[in-house]
Parts: sequence; C-alpha cells; structure tokens
Amino acid sequence: MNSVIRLDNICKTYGEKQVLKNINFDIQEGEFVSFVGESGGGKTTLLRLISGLEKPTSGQISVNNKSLTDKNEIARVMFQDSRLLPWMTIIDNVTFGSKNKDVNAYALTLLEKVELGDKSTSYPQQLSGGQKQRVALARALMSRPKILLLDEPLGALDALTRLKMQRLIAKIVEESNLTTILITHDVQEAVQLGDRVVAVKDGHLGLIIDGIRKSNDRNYSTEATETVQSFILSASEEIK
Ligand SMILES: Nc1ncnc2c1ncn2[C@@H]1O[C@H](COP(=O)(O)OP(=O)(O)OP(=O)(O)O)[C@@H](O)[C@H]1O
Repeated sequence: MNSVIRLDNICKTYGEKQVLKNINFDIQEGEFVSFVGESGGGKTTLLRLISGLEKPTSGQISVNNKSLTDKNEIARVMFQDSRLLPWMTIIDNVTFGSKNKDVNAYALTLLEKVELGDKSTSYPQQLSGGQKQRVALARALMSRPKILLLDEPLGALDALTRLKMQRLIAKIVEESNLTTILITHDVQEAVQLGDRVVAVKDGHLGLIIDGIRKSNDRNYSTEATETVQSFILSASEEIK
C-alpha cells in the first residue's frame, strides 16, 4: 500500500502547552480517516500541520514520501463556515484563485456534482447553509487535490442536511479516490464515513479502529461507535 501522509514523532507546542505528543501515523492512498475527540484535544492542530499551514515543533510529516516543508500543494481544506465571498457569484467563488485554464467548465461540472448546477449565477446570500457548504466542497475540489481535509465541515448544519451532506461527501470521495481526513465531534459521523476512526485524547492518538466502512457490517459500526463513545467519555472523566 502507498502511504500518502506519514507522521513521524510529531510534537507541537504552543508556549508552555504541549498540544500534540509524539504522534506516529500513516494514511494510505484513497483512505478516509476520521479524527474525533474532545474540544481542545489537538485535532485541528493536526490538520493544520498536514495542510502545511503550521510546522511541527519536532518530528517530520511526509507527503508522498517527501518531507513537507511548505504548504501542502496536493491538499485542500474545507471548514465549518463556507467562507464564500458575498459579492461574487457562486461560480466565481468556486473558480476564485484557480490557475486552471478551463476554469468555468470544470467549476460547472463540480457544481453539478454537488447538485447545484442551477445556482452558478446566484450569490451566497441566496443559498441555504447546506448549499453554501456544497459550494465550499466544490471550491475545495477545484484544484483537483489528492487530499481533502475536512475540519468539522458539517458542524453547523441541521440533522437532515447533515445526513444528506455526509452521503454526498462519501460519494464524491469514493468517485475521486481522494485521501480524506475528517475532523468531527460526531462519533456516528466519524464511523459512518471513515475507513478508520481515531480518537484523539489529550494530544495522543488514544484509540484507532480499523476497517469500518469496508466491513459493511452494521453490528461492527454500532460496536465501533459505542467503543469510541465510551473511550471519549472515560477520557473526559480522567481529564477532570
Ligand atoms: N495558535 C495557537 N496558539 C496557542 N494555542 C493554540 C493555538 N492553536 C491551538 N491552540 C491550543 O491548542 C489546543 C488544541 O487546539 P485544537 O484547535 O487543535 O483542538 P481541537 O481538538 O481541534 O478542538 P476543537 O474540537 O474545539 O476544534 C487548545 O488548547 C488550543 O487552545
């Protein structure tokens, strides 16, 4: 198997605070890994390190076997808020900053993929929260990334929209063979989408459950959800 992202002895410290403690982890090509855990556990920091926006205090991150020293050019991030520019149409938001030649044609293809082909000339304020997040997803895919980094992208959506969006993300990721990392507080969502679920506790990767999505076994998913939930709960009691 080809390891796309590799973390070797990663530590991250802010001032006196050690946020990530000696993390070792490998992510394979096309794999979907969900990170769950309590607020402040270091999940977003981990994502920022993988995106190259921040540097580890010590240790090494490799992307396709090369040490990451700058921005991770093959990765794109999607955040909880869509960060769309209100004065630009939807298609202009998707193509904004894009260097590809056939920008509009490809942006339209992506908007169709996220089921918003008819909204290309609308403005962000004319869209619902879920629609805006679908635009954000299309924008993240515009540069044809190999790695998709999802930082709690569905956190602000209502339950039904969230469910639909989970299905859409799963479909697109599968079709494009994207290597994906999801940060979420929702254990069920983590299990539903992930091949692997990693519970982050106090800067450590505390629990890793493998082979969930591929097992296609409802009992296994339920068991995995319960195991992760009780791990996080017991971890939060220990911390108190
Ligand atoms: N730029 C920064 N400067 C100082 N401290 C920081 C910085 N970024 C994060 N931290 C601290 O690092 C710790 C981990 O933060 P991080 O955002 O990675 O956690 P998280 O698990 O993603 O939390 P949440 O789920 O709430 O987003 C927190 O205590 C936070 O206050």
